[in-house]
Amino acid sequence: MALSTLHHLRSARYARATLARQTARGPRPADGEVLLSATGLTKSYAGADGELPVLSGIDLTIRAGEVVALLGKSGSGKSTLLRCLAGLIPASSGTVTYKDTPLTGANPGTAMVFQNFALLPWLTVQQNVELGLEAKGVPAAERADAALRAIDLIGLDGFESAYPKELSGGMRQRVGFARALVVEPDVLLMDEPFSALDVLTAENLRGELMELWESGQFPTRSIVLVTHNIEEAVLMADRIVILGSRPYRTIRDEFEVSLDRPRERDSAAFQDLIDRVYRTMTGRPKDLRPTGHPEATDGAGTDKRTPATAALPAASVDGLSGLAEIVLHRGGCCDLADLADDLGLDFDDILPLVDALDLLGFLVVRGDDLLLTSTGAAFAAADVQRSKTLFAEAAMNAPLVKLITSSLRNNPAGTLRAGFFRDLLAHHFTSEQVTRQLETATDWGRYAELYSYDAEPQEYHLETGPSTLRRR
Ligand SMILES: Nc1ncnc2c1ncn2[C@@H]1O[C@H](COP(=O)(O)OP(=O)(O)OP(=O)(O)O)[C@@H](O)[C@H]1O
Repeated sequence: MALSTLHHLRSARYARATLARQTARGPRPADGEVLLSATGLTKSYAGADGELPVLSGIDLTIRAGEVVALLGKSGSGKSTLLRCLAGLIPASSGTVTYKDTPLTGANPGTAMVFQNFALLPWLTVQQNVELGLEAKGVPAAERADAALRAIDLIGLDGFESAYPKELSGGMRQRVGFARALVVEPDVLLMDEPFSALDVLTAENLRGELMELWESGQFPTRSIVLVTHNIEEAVLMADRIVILGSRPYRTIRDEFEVSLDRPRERDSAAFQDLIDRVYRTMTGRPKDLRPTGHPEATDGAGTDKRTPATAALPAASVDGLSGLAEIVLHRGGCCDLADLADDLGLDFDDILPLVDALDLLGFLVVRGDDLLLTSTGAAFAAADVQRSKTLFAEAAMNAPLVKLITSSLRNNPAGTLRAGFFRDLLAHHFTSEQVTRQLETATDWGRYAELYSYDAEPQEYHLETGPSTLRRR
């Protein structure tokens, strides 16, 4: 069993044990004290074409005891608002206060968890966690004590001296949480903290986090979460604040979420709230019939994922087809742990394949169960030609494949250098990750006959899709 799998199980046990101790102390009191407040907040960035207004007239209050989700479409200014609350960037006008004191720099009452972990690779887990305390001038012995407590709380005990590169994505994000929690900030600010993780890890971490929060022992008094995922917001928040996109760069609406925790995704009340939030964001009712791929959208019915937010998992077409066939053989549904055991594989070996099937809309993950969608079942049972057709349609759910295909379609020559995509991805990923993702995108696009690739000039060429698609 891989180290991270062992750890995963161990930390889940730890979290449950911790939780049992903590729940006995009773639920978190909601004292309602105003911790953060933004008044008439406006923010513009200087651009080549002049000022780019991003936020205008934002009035927002964050109180002790609440989890607030800032929800909005890509570019609506969620991260900008979070950074203003953290005092990392100044407002253009208006004020942000922490406990009634206007900010003049970094907010002393907040700590941030970032989407891409933002760990220092040359420091160990413990050294990374101690960073925040070091900046505050806390003496070494005290720092070490506090760091070990935070590491324990977040289920990373035993990994104090590991380096980030030795950890899985989920564990790296645990370090991100420990580093923020160690300073015991009044308000924990989280900027899409789960979106760089695979589906199962994200679900597990969300669950553990909310259990700790509910237990009353979470060392912060409030949480502000930036997300573009309606389901995540309804799952976690007490209050959902919806930011409008252009031209209304202000708060469009707010929703109180009074559902009991842990929240049941399948309950009518949960789905009803998703529907209402969706309508507010888009002005359209959401089709609540199963789409076969709930994670394929931001919960708003439109695919908001980009190559930057939905990295291609390292899964070959052969590998993901094989997994789909195995799940189909088991009746279209199976337990992930049982499957790994039966195949003599680690979770870590299977997860990229699970992620790939999920990204393609061939499979959904519910708790520990894998469920093939109807398209996934058709794909698993299809002959080669039909499977290519289904794959070509599904592959357009993968943002990088879609980007390559649409870029080629928009180029009259139907040809583009790989370097073009490499440069686009390099803003968000390491060169190793970029190479791996382009290899996967090449494999998928070739199989789908969406494009071909010449390794020598490193060029993609537009293809017209499988013959069955062409005949339509
Ligand atoms: N430092 C910056 N300089 C110039 N423009 C910026 C800067 N940071 C963000 N922007 C622009 O401000 C707008 C809002 O960005 P922001 O990241 O706050 O939105 P968001 O809602 O968090 O989006 P996403 O969900 O895609 O992360 C975007 O148009 C973005 O390009």
